[in-house]
Amino acid sequence: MQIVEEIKMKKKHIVVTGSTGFLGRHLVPILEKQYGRENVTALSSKDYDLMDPIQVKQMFNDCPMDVLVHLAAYSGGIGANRKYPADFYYRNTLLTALVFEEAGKRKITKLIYPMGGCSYPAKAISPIDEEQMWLGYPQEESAGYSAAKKMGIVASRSYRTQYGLNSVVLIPGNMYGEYDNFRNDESHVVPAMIRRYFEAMRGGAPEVIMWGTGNPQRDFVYAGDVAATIPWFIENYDSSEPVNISSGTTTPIRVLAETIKKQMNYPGDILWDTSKPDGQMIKIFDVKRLTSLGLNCPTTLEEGLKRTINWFVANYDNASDGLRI
Ligand SMILES: NC(=O)C1=CN([C@@H]2O[C@H](COP(=O)(O)OP(=O)(O)OC[C@H]3O[C@@H](n4cnc5c(N)ncnc54)[C@H](OP(=O)(O)O)[C@@H]3O)[C@@H](O)[C@H]2O)C=CC1
Ligand SMILES: C[C@H]1O[C@H](OP(=O)(O)OP(=O)(O)OC[C@H]2O[C@@H](n3cnc4c(=O)[nH]c(N)nc43)[C@H](O)[C@@H]2O)[C@@H](O)[C@@H](O)C1=O
Repeated sequence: MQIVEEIKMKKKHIVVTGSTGFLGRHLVPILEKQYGRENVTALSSKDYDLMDPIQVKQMFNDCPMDVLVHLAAYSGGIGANRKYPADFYYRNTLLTALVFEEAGKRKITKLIYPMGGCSYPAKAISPIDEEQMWLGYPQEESAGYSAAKKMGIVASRSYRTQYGLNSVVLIPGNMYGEYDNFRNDESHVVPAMIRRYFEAMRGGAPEVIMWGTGNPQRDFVYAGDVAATIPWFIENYDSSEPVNISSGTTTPIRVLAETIKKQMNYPGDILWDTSKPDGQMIKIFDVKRLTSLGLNCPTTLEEGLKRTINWFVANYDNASDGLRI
């Protein structure tokens, strides 16, 4: 039985778009280990610009595939989302629509598509289960991104009905980990805080300024845990019903700031700039569907932060290992 399983897994050819990004860098080694390097094709925007329908067709022509893991997206923190909502809407709409359209026509075996937890309604009640998805408009600051990504659910259902495309929509929580984007104008909160403490210590700054009130609560999930669930979905899940992929834990932003400060041994003070947006006040995910499938995201925030900080510090001076800074 085990041999049959292994052969079944090795037979698949998997293409990963967005493989040079944050989640992609966690996922590709897992897939290569599980399916064999020769069976995984890892792509970036340098290979194909997937906002261009001709290049999308070209990718499918050039890359024979059973499974497409479509990670390519335009992603960023609350600051970037607030500043460039039209770009987030436009790019992610194209990156979603064009790939589903072509995948549907090519009849691949499976398409895996991650969406954002911010696609839930702003008024969703935490812990947010998958049934709350359509109960309202997403949080205003990131609605361009969130609504565009949310169309992945509509696409998944539509292309399943009309073309028989077997696609799966996964909803990671607030991901953090090695390979994240640490650029000041693009980053999410974890990389932003790590970088701020590090540079404050280097420059001898007596205080750091964080965004908002510190009162929002988030459900942080280690990106390596999210990536580790994907082979299971490739093998076992054949539904357009989305699944939350998160830790299900609650961390106030103020606690996050204190935790990272302690781990980095920053001796100064934390100030809060309340002119910056808080975003959704409470965004915690219900993970009952995930656990009912036998899956979980077990890395503790302490452990995940330790790995992330170590990677950042090791690569800061030379912007090595692809550190985006
Ligand atoms: N980060 C998070 O907290 C969350 C992310 N997600 C989703 O997870 C997925 C992965 O996100 P993440 O890894 O953070 O994203 P990143 O921003 O780290 O990486 C984006 C990837 O997409 C590629 N890409 C961007 N534009 C194009 C394009 N026009 N054509 C082809 N490739 C393109 C980039 O290629 P290149 O390197 O060449 O630029 C890069 O490989 C996305 O679908 C995102 O929406 C969901 C929930 C939370
Ligand atoms: C994953 C998700 O990410 C975004 O939504 P978000 O959950 O608000 O994530 P965030 O990491 O940007 O912020 C989390 C909290 O942290 C606070 N905060 C403090 N100081 C900094 C700071 O320096 N940078 C940032 N970015 N936030 C900070 C910030 O004020 C907020 O209260 C969306 O773009 C959405 O589109 C999406 O995809």
